[in-house]
Amino acid sequence: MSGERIAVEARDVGRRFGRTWALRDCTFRLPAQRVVAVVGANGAGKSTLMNIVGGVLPATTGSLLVGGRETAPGRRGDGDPAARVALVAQSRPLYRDFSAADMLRFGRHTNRLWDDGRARSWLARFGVPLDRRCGRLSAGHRAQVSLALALGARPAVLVLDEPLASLDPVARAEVAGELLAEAADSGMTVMLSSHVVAELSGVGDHLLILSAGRAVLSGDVDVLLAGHVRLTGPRAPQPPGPGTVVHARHTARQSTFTVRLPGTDPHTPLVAPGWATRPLTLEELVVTYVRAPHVPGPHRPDERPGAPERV
Ligand SMILES: Nc1ncnc2c1ncn2[C@@H]1O[C@H](COP(=O)(O)OP(=O)(O)OP(=O)(O)O)[C@@H](O)[C@H]1O
Repeated sequence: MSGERIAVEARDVGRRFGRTWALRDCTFRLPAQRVVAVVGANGAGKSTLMNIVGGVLPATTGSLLVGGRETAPGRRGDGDPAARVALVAQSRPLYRDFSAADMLRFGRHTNRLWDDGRARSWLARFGVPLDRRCGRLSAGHRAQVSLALALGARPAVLVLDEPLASLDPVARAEVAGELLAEAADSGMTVMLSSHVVAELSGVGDHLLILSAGRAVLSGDVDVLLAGHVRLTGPRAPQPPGPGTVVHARHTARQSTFTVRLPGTDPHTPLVAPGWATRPLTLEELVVTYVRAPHVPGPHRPDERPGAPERV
């Protein structure tokens, strides 16, 4: 990730609610101009992280930087374009008696920087009627109004907590495509969370996996996929080649290892007699890490250029 502009950086971020640590020791860097899928099981800490990045919840420990500036509740980075954040929270508060057009007017009045054309074209793109009261819109259209409001605020980082849940599969794919295009065109970084792995197919180009409040993996999707293999062969305590075992499964005669590859060329095929090697699908990669809260072995971001970043 060296040389790339960093949009969001977490340094040992933790958040405690009473005795529960919702997030613990989270350290990661997210490059700018990406759509980052933040994935984790229920209760993994996604909403907590999104709210800290969105500046509505303080961290208990560590620091969270957006555009190089530390976030804090009430500070939305208005003065610094690189630190401007817009959050669409899970609850997505909208005034029920306001029409979508009223909500855009509200957005214009409450944001020092406001791009009305961007917000309106988003609503037009998804066929949201401007004159209907929000209380009478479908859940999917209400989600689109929240997205349009957030986009109109011209954020450098757009934080979307479970934005796809209320959308049908067609709208979900369209929203994902539009967000990728918005990120590419405007330089904006999008963080979107989900606990549904199937939702993620083709959605993000960068992945951040949370497990039990910890960030267990972060990196560009293609690099992460190229950096892992699944090996199947005769029952053995260890795989036949180098790498960090992320997951192992054994039957009486067979062993299957999911391995994070070391070295400079993740594409080098492993040739071992009796062993079959294949790449992981995105779903397999996510499921493996979501279920593996304590993946063994340090994997430093600077081990090799473009390496998957162990966080
Ligand atoms: N306000 C709160 N008070 C007490 N505990 C909380 C609070 N918010 C979150 N938690 C706890 O922190 C942990 C992480 O919650 P969080 O909502 O961040 O997870 P999540 O990954 O977003 O889950 P989900 O996918 O179910 O929305 C959970 O154990 C949750 O019970």
